Amino acid sequence: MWRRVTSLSPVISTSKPASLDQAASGFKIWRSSFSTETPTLVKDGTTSFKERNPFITFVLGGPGSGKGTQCQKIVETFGFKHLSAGELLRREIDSNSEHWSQMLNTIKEGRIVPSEVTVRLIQQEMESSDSNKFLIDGFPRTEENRIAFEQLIGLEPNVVLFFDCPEEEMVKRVLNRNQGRVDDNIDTVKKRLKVFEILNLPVIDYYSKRGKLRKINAVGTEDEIFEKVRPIFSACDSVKLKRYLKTSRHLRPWKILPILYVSQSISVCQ
Ligand SMILES: Nc1ncnc2c1ncn2[C@@H]1O[C@H](COP(=O)(O)OP(=O)(O)OP(=O)(O)O)[C@@H](O)[C@H]1O
Ligand SMILES: O=c1ccn([C@@H]2O[C@H](COP(=O)(O)O)[C@@H](O)[C@H]2O)c(=O)[nH]1
Ligand SMILES: [Mg+2]
Repeated sequence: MWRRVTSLSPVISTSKPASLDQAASGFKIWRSSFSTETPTLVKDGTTSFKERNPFITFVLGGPGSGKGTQCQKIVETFGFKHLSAGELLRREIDSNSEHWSQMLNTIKEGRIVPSEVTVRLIQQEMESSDSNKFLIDGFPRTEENRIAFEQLIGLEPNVVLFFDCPEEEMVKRVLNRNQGRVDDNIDTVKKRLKVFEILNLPVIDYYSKRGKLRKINAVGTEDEIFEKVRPIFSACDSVKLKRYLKTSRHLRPWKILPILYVSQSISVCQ
């Protein structure tokens, strides 16, 4: 399939241990050297992944804000491919991949796995998928993650969802989740909330300034929240359809008009 022409920096160097940087809050963050070199991807086939012009949605929000739950509903209704970054990392740990114990410790501590690791996992999933519409859940967690994605994949998200939920509610949901996750305990949740505030909010702010953020009040039932999500994707569908209308010679307006009418302004999502 794909051949990488320039290699990335080692995923997690064993000779050069990942360092623990001190964040502004005094919170320790696992960092590894991140290559800023833009790799060139060459496909031994016809079109590159970038040329597929995929529709990319980042799904952000604090721990337990309901990202995974809403992603499932989006998949059922709009047929996206759901990629949960946390799930991909947990899968790596379960398969005893090379750095599984470092990843496990990082997750237990609520810290962030180096960008190369996560971006590479996401990239593999996207490139091997038949779908061209992706929900990337729980990523990017940091500005470094965001830049790594842009540089390595060469694409930016079309839309960024942010599930805005009060801390008290997030803690309650995580502690009631009951899925056996090593980070679903009060100590780790407190750390994750801190990491969210310090490292993830700047990413959210970045996309807000670029007009890509769709902020959703995540309080309410799962269905109530999905009713705020739905118009965003109806609108996205309409944008794609409008693009299609411009380019397609085989117009069947009576087939697409009803969908266009359903589309609503994204500003009603709050
Ligand atoms: N609107 C809601 N009201 C009450 N409980 C909810 C709601 N949405 C999700 N939950 C429950 O809260 C828990 C956390 O939800 P979910 O796993 O979707 O959150 P998440 O944002 O993906 O969290 P994490 O970042 O930790 O993976 C789950 O047990 C889920 O069933
Ligand atoms: O991009 C990412 C995503 C996740 N992590 C680590 O995994 C846990 C769990 O993630 P969820 O999205 O809540 O399932 C998270 O707290 C991080 O420790 C990561 O490092 N990078
Ligand atoms: Mg989740």
